[in-house]
Amino acid sequence: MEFVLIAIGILVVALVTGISLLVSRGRRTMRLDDDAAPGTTLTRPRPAPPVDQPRPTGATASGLGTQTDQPDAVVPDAPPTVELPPAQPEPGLVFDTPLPSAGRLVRLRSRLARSQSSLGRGLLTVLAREKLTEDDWEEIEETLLAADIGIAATTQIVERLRTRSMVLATASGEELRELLVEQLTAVLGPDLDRTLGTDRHEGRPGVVLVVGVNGAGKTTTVGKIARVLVGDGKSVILGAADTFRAAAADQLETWGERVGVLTVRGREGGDPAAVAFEAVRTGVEAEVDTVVVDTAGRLHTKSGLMDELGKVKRVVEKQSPVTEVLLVLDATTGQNGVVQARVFTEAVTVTGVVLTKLDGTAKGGIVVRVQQELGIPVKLIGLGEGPDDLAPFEPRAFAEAIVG
Ligand SMILES: Nc1nc2c(ncn2[C@@H]2O[C@H](COP(=O)(O)OP(=O)(O)OP(=O)(O)O)[C@@H](O)[C@H]2O)c(=O)[nH]1
Repeated sequence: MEFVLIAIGILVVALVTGISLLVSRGRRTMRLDDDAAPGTTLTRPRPAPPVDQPRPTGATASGLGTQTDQPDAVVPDAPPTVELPPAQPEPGLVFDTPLPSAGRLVRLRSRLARSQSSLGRGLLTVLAREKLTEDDWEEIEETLLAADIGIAATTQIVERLRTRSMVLATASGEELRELLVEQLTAVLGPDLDRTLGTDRHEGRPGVVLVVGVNGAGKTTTVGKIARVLVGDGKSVILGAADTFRAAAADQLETWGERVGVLTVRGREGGDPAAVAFEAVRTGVEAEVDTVVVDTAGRLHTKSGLMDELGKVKRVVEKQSPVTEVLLVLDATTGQNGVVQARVFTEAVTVTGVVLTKLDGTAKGGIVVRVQQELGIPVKLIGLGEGPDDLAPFEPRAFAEAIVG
């Protein structure tokens, strides 16, 4: 009996020690930017594994290893076990510390006010007239249509404003402004869920796939998203799965380096799915919060593009579920952008839209059109070329910025 008790005691001690060892290993590799503060030196995720260590793909952790020229390998079902050494601080490296994403749209509202001034001012000027004639209502309609808001939403706004025409006649400037903001907010889908799926899920990193045609601002957006996430205190790894153009991976790497985020890249022309797989595998090992994967948008055929995106998603999901698929659309392309978008929505289940270059178009109504025609919420908007010119989309703040 005594012997049995001693044996149980030893077993309990061994279990507790084992668990605490596991947890402490997790802590060393879990958060990559724990000590993020202005001007601090951050800890890199982890050094690259030795060059002779077998890798499942031709991808490398850029900045930490060398690029290999191996042919694309078959992606394995289960990741090889890699013993992660503790992360080491790299003295002398200073990273940017972006501000948190909350309130960004308010900070960037002047960009919108500038580009959308004709819409807001045009509408307010007409609404302020003493008695609105049919010509005035037509002018309002034309102003809304010119901003690319679409016929359905234009009709809704005009009808609702008409029912208030008695109120309009006596309203003060401030009341008119509020009325317009309300109507614009109503067509911007204020109840749509715009939460970004970036959080860890069942002990694995959140995975964000970013898709869209080249030139839409996809790579730039991936870089900006990394900053948004770092600003919100998350640890991130980037995957440069747009292997068509080496410059795209270089560009992404530069974005990552500025905020101390690792970029996993492959050789030019390599298998994008292999790079995506490697990025997510690295993220799983390093226990980061989010892996953001840039994908290629330029393929010779539509079916080729669909096959490739589908493969990237399938392969990634062997490691961790894809929690968000963001479609990047250039707001200046108007209806063309919506047509392009359909190709992508046929290839993968898009969960959110990023509308870029809204600072460069007077057609802010495209947000409404995209949401209504695609049935997908706009989650982020690009308002400039600066590193922090990307904001979570908030209908009310957007409407307020447009009305000015
Ligand atoms: N004004 C403005 N320019 C933007 C915005 N977003 C991206 N751009 C610019 O758009 C251009 C194209 O951006 P990229 O990120 O290279 O486009 P891409 O779709 O990734 O193209 P590839 O790198 O070839 O995959 C760059 O000059 C960006 O600076 C935005 O919100 N506003």
